[in-house]
Amino acid sequence: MSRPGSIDRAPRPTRRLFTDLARWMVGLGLLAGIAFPFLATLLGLPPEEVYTPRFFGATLLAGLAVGLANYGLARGVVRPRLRLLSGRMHQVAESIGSATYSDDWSRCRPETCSVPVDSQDELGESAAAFNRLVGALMNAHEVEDAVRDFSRELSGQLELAPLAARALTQLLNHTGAQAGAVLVEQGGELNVIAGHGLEDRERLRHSDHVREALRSQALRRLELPEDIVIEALVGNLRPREVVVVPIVYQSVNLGVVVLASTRPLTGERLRLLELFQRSFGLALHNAVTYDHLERLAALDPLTGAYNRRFGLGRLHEEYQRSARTRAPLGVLMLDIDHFKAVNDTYGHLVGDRVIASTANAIRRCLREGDVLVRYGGEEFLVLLPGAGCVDAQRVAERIRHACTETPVRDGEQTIQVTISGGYTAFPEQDAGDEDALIRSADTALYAAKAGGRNRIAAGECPPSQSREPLAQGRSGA
Ligand SMILES: Nc1nc2c(ncn2[C@@H]2O[C@H](COP(=O)(O)OP(=O)(O)OP(=O)(O)O)[C@@H](O)[C@H]2O)c(=O)[nH]1
Repeated sequence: MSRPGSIDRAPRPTRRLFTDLARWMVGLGLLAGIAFPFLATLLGLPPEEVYTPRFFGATLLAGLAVGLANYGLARGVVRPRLRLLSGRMHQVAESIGSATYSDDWSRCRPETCSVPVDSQDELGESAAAFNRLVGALMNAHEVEDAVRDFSRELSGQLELAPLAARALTQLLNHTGAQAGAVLVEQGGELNVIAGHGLEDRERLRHSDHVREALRSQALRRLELPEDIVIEALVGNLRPREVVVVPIVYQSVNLGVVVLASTRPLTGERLRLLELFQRSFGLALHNAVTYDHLERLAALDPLTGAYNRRFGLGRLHEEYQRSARTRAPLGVLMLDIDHFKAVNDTYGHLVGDRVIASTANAIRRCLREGDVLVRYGGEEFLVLLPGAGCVDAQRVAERIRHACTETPVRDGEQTIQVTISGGYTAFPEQDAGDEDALIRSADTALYAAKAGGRNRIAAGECPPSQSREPLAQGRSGA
């Protein structure tokens, strides 16, 4: 185990190389000068000629000269190479520096921003190590860039569906996976918000692997054998690996990303995925919060229907779409009959329950894409995209029946209310704007009230299209 300060005692590669070299070479030269006279006597030279101060002096001088010459040669050969190496390293460092500040890495790729390696000796190995260091630096830069781009791409997006679609595209690009999906938890349910290349993405909602990844909050890798074909999950693709990545923000599960790839993901790509996981967690958290707030702002708390402000916004959008495409748009105005009497008899709380129960009864008669709006106290606006006058009348009648068949209980008592309604539809009613549609349905509603209530009346629908101008209902409440 290393202790504090132990680094000082570790060998230091750059310390006094040439001083040490000079000491060793001169020292060895002198040692050879001292040893030479003894060697000479062993070789047969007469000792009286060898063991003299003159002879010793001469061999010492010769040893010193050889030592200095060796040092000079070593310095002359090694130094220029080292200078060359450090010069190239400086150039590479400058290129990386200017690429960092100009954010233009096009001229500094690993193959160009490197030192040529022509040998496998220690200098070659040093150059190769330097190149590896540069490669690691470039890689770190690429990862940082990818994470920054990913975060930037997501940061401006607060809408859940576009955010999930963008994140999925980026994740597929960066991991090399060919298919995938983003599932998000909404109201205790996992919903598929974005998908690519998957045949039956809804099945993922019930996958054990998805549940397990959420439970453990850990990435799961499923390596699949060559011969397996997940027909229902992935169309023509034969994935070799499926990765399930939980998306978590501050320990709270937000959803999962599922990626399917024909090649197993490399360690680097998985690490990148883990970095993306964090950015996506934050972006998804913001989008889920935004979605939640938007819903709260758009919904009427008593009935769960859209509030008037949001509903009129939707009417504007739907009208614009219909005006553009000439696709029909049905509009209903519905109002509970004699509601004041309900309030007066049973109190406001029971009145509220009647309003909520009526909204539920209406909702059950609608199809996906229809819009239910609480327009006023006990008045509802319903938008029926794709419905002409005949369909609008049919839906209104269905609602009227449903409301009479949905009594509200208050202790022993059963409260049964009826509704009246007016309908119209664009473009059969040649309305110049959406307000004209509302006015027409509203006028029809008042006609229905005036006609005895518990009935549905037509607005400005052409007579040939609507079966009866004033559909007769059952007796009032
Ligand atoms: N309990 C409850 N009552 C409400 C709410 N909003 C409006 N009201 C009441 O609903 C009643 C509506 O009464 P009116 O507009 O006279 O209509 P009505 O009694 O239904 O008569 P017709 O529409 O002509 O059949 C009023 O008494 C309002 O106070 C609400 O959110 N909760």
